[in-house]
Amino acid sequence: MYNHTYKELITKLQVSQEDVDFFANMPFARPYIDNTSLYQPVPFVSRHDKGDLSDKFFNKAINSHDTIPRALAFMQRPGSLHSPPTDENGIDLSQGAENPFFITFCQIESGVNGYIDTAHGGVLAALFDETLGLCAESYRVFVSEEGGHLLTASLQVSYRSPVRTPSAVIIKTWMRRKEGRKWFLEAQLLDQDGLLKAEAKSLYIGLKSAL
Ligand SMILES: CCCCCCCC/C=C\CCCCCCCC(=O)SCCNC(=O)CCNC(=O)[C@H](O)C(C)(C)COP(=O)(O)OP(=O)(O)OC[C@H]1O[C@@H](n2cnc3c(N)ncnc32)[C@H](O)[C@@H]1OP(=O)(O)O
Repeated sequence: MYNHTYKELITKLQVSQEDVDFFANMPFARPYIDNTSLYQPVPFVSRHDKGDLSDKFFNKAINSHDTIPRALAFMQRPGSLHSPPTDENGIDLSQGAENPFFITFCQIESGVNGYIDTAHGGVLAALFDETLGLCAESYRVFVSEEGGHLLTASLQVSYRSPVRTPSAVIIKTWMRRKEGRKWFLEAQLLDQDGLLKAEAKSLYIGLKSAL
């Protein structure tokens, strides 16, 4: 049983200042942390222990010094883009790789290696799924203001180049379109030098009844 909603969690939980400081030292993350940024740091809710058995993969299994020790999330500030072009469902058509709605930075260590010094593709798929899921949930709560819960129905990942460990990466996610209960999203994972490492497309489906 859940005794919280995503909106309650993202509103009440704190962003770790240690995580902000860690990524603020990295040139590729600094523009998002800058005071003039169009993005605001938001709690990476699945990294927090809510005292129940949810989110254990992200708040325990891959939350350690040799797996993913640091993760920091950002969302576009509400109203950062005035009257963007929208489709018939109100989806902001200006979103994309150059204008992602939700972003995470992750520090990846060798505890998630497949090949030597290389992150396992399954872990990268999990990072995509989580960031895309948070993007969809945040868009649902703060932009389209709909109720309900979203589950991953489909996730397609294209691996373009190995992700070395240890390293820091950025995952950019955005809404592509929405058809009734079906939410289509896209994402890119890039390294600190801005090189594209992997891409993803996902489908989240709004549940007919509560979880
Ligand atoms: C109380 C909550 C508190 C929240 C607290 C928040 C804390 C954290 C917050 C936020 C974190 C966010 C991060 C999460 C990220 C990770 C999420 C996961 O890993 S989820 C686990 C893996 N996924 C599953 O286990 C799903 C298993 N599948 C299902 O349960 C069902 O298949 C489901 C619900 C996805 C759909 O079932 P149907 O019965 O509702 O819907 P149908 O009628 O089958 O499909 C609806 C439409 O979608 C299409 N569709 C369904 N599946 C499709 C597929 N795989 N590919 C393409 N189309 C598909 C169908 O063709 C249909 O389309 P047409 O309406 O006819 O146009």
